[in-house]
Amino acid sequence: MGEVDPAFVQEPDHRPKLSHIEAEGIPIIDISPIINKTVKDPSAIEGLVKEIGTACKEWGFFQVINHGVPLKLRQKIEEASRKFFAQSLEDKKKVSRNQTNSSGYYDTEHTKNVRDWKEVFDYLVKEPTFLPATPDEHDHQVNQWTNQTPQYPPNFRVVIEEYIQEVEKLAYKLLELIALSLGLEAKRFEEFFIKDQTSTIRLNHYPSCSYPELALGVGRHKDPGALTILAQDEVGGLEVKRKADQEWIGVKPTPDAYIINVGDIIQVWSNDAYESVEHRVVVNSEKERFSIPFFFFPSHDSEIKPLEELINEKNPPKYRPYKWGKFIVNRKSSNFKKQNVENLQIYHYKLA
Ligand SMILES: O=C(O)CCC(=O)C(=O)O
Ligand SMILES: [Fe+2]
Repeated sequence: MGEVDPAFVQEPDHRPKLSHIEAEGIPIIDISPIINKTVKDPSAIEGLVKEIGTACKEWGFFQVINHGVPLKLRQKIEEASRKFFAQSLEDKKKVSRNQTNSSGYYDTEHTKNVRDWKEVFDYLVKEPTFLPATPDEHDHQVNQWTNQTPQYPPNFRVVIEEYIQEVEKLAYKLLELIALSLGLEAKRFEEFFIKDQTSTIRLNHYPSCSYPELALGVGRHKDPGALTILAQDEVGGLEVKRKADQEWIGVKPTPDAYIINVGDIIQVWSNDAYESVEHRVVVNSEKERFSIPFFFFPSHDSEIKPLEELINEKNPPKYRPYKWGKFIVNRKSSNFKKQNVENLQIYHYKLA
């Protein structure tokens, strides 16, 4: 990756500012009151629920500390990720993701039709995972997917499974807090995930880049799922579009914190009360960076639409329903190659 390859070059408007702002903005929330306990009296966590609601409204992003995921497990998966990516391209390609297997290694992802400066390894949280065979809404065939497991490092599968177990618990806790903050029952969202969630965990490696003013690790985008739970390393590079003034703000790495963002599904469920916020990743010429997002996705047959409890005459539904499985399969097929049109977005389901 020496000379400037035009495939990676962002349009002038979307190039990063290298003097990036790292504001203290994104709230850091201590969620210890709900970790390893069943909350019997909701008034005991009223303050926490308020904080979550405010962060979702004002930023669409927050960080959590005292989240219950053991640091040891995070360190182990980070180490496994470094070892995996340190292999030769030839070895990594032995577990390549391809048109018929959505898990595995991949280094040619495009975001908004510009190639990302990164390589990834995708792993399904549930095995098997059920997804529609095609984006075509008249095609009812459903396929079963399983994971590819790299031979190196040798403990890869055990380490990733242990980590998934703990992050999944955190994901359910966060859903409860978000439901409560919207005035819903704590378990309101659970039914969409308990049976056949389609979540994935991704290992991201952003190599150092000799033209960080032109390329991005991940171009600006919104996450399509319900929630993303991200572990970023100490290098930094994630930028979030601040709702207040549309400036790109760097998310300063906080040791052992997770960065949480609300995805498109929560935007639709909440009928736009909580918006899925644009973010991107800047790269730098000195340091490589690693990150591990957990994308919390519902079952493929979930119908996504504004929740009945949150709509009324004054606040009519802003979206027509869509099937999650069809949406994500459509998205995945378009991430595969450079296209001339924008890929599927929730605003395509927006009611006038
Ligand atoms: O690596 C990061 O910090 C964020 C990655 C991201 O936004 C994504 O993969 O959707
Ligand atoms: Fe993202």
